[in-house]
Amino acid sequence: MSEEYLRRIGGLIRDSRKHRGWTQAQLAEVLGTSQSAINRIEHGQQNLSLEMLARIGDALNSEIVSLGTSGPMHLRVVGGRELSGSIDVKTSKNAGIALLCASLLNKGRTTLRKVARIEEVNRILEVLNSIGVRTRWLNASNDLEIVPPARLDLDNMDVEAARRTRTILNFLGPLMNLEDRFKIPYAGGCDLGTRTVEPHMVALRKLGLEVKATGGFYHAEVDRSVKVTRPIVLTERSDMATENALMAAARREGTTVIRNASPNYMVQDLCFFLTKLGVGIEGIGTTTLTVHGVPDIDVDVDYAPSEDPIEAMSLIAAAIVTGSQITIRRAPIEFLEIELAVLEEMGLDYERGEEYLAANGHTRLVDLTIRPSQLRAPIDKIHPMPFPGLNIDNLPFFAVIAATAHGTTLIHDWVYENRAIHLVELNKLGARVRLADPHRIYVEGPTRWSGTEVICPPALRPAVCILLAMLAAKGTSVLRNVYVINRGYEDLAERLNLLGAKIETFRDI
Ligand SMILES: CC(=O)N[C@H]1[C@@H](OP(=O)(O)OP(=O)(O)OC[C@H]2O[C@@H](n3ccc(=O)[nH]c3=O)[C@H](O)[C@@H]2O)O[C@H](CO)[C@@H](O)[C@@H]1O
Ligand SMILES: C=C(OP(=O)(O)O)C(=O)O
Repeated sequence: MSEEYLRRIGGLIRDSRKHRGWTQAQLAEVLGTSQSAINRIEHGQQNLSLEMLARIGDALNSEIVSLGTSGPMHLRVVGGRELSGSIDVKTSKNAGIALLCASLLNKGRTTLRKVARIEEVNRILEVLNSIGVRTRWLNASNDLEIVPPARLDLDNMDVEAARRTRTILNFLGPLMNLEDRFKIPYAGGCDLGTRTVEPHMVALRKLGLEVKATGGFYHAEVDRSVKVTRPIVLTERSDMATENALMAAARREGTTVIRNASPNYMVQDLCFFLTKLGVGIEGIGTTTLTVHGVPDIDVDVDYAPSEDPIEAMSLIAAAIVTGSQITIRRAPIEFLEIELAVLEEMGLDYERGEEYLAANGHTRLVDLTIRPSQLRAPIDKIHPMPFPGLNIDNLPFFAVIAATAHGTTLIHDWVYENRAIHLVELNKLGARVRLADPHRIYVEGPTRWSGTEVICPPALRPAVCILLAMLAAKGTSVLRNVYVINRGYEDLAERLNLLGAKIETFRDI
């Protein structure tokens, strides 16, 4: 290996170790070597065998180098450029994956229109394919066809793909209609702190599901004699737990009432889809859902999920942070109204076009034109609420926006234990974000952004915030390992480039 390669690989190992928060001595201990050897490796002064490289990768849980195009993807951003033009919001990750899970309820052919072609969807497709479901992208518009087999081959499940998502939890609801006994692996996903699965269990237990969590799997057993005599009350207004309860009730004879249900966008899309499958649902968009199940569903169904409010918010933030005028087309306004009201109070100048309907026939869309504005910090703290409220996933964007505003903004993320923490990474680009406690940050603006190199934090939205700050930062920045962004956004870099950004994609070695 040439000295240059050794030096580059050493740098990648050092970045990855620091990202894990380990000292050289800790890594050395795991590898059974000395701290001085690790020091030499990181400085490119030690020849490395492929075996050692693989062991380091395993220890750090990170692919240090790989051949071909499958290595970690990085972005090189030349910032400080004004953006302009129009961009369409794509359909949502969270509805897309809920609908993929719900397609398991249908013996017929499900066609989903314009599904976001993102890594989260890819993982779920891998899982579906591994259990015998045939899936096919139909065209360049990302229409997707799903045809289940007569019987699922659950023993063959691609556990590795399943473990990389949290969505695998949403197999519980559909599968309990199909099998008496099955297992799914523990869920993965972003590192946002502990995310309980109890709200799912609270709901599904009432519908006859018993789950034992051992050895990395949820072992599920279904008692079909369980009668639902009272409304099912969710202990948290969880989006995915509501989806699971809906999918479990969808093929159950009789009526199931779900209270404290989430009325959020992805749940609404799921309800509209289930209605197309023949399931009766009253109360869509409210916190009480009454489901009239149908024991057998065998229809060829065609459904177009709605646009992603979180992607729309990301693009609003892109315009604000770069001081640009951009038109964001197809923004689902019902799920952005509070965000826009807060931004208006902060001084945002924007224009909202006439409403029109999404292809699902229900969701109201608008075109939003964001204009360069002098923002000031809001008087009150910014905090999320379950819908209708400021969306939990939109909250991180207020950190990067607050960093451009004059004054100090308090952002209170009471929801996730570990998400606000990742926003402190913005300081590497010149922001002044102070962590008051794991849930609260103070952001002092305005910021003179400056380009640098950052490894993506293991959380989708904070990672996108860093990318947006890089767009604003003069000079060249590097954002490493952007799988986490690709998990939720389709071709984000290329689409921002169409607005005038300069982002280049590259991979290791
Ligand atoms: C695939 C998908 O759709 N993911 C979304 C879904 O995840 P998901 O439905 O899995 O969200 P959770 O149920 O894990 O809820 C998120 C967090 O909010 C807390 N919580 C939630 C509701 C509540 O009434 N009280 C409460 O404390 C939970 O304890 C948890 O820490 O909803 C989250 C909250 O909108 C979003 O961030 C995720 O993008
Ligand atoms: C937290 C998120 O998603 P997930 O539930 O897939 O982790 C998100 O979309 O920001």
